[in-house]
Amino acid sequence: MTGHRPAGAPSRVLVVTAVPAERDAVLAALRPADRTGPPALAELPGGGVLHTVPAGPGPRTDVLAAGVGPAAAAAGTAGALTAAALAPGPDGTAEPYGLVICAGIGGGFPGVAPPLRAVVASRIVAADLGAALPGGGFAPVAELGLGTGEHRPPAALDPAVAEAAGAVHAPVLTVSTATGTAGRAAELAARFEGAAAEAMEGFGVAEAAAGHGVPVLEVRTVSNEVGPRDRAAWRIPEALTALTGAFGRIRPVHENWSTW
Ligand SMILES: O=C(O)c1cccc(C(=O)CC[C@H]2O[C@@H](n3cnc4c(=O)[nH]cnc43)[C@H](O)[C@@H]2O)c1
Repeated sequence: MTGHRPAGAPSRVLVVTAVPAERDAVLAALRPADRTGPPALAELPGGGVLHTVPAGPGPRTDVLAAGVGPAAAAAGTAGALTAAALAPGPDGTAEPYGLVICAGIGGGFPGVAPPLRAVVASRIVAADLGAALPGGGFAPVAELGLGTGEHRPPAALDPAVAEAAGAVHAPVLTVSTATGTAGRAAELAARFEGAAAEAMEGFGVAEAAAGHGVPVLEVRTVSNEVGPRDRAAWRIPEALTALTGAFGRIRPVHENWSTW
């Protein structure tokens, strides 16, 4: 249902998280206050379960907990995008996604994104995709001529989403190994100047979205500092609550964003 939304606004949105707790934090923001029923569930052909909020005035939004790390994120996202492009909906025609959002908690770089702050990615960067060089340097995959190491959200969308969320708007790094030392944190901060956060799925989600020609966003709330590993200090419940709040604030922006 499009309601009063502008022509060209996405009629279907896919949100991809790593774990079910993050998925449920997003769903909490999407469910109208007067709807207490559970989301509809749909199994994807390659595994994974889409949670769809009951129809409201906005676009149909499906939320998928695809697993931890860029590979699981890419596989889950690609599966959902392919299923939507091929499978007929209730009216017999396929209803492809118009926007993909990677969402979850993440590590914040000290001095840029403190715990519980929201971060909206200006660039989604594969921080460890490339080659280590003798002497300690790093050649990103693009410099090696082997593809791209970053994706950019649509220029007209991510600044507005960041403003709505009161978020830091800066690059978000995707890593396969969460940072656990001060040395690695300093290395990443120096290599990717201005980076606000690191997490483990954004680039995988973005690669799959790019393969389908669908725009992508990444939205994180900070559960911990990027630095020496101290799992006991992670503020996961508060970061999940902050994720629900941030999602509620960005929803009117991304749902009404028009590509026309
Ligand atoms: O244990 C729980 O209850 C729980 C609930 C929600 C999420 C988790 C996670 O462990 C999420 C893992 C997810 O979080 C991202 N993340 C968070 N902090 C960092 C970090 O410092 N470096 C890299 N990634 C981080 C990441 O995307 C993980 O997939 C547990």
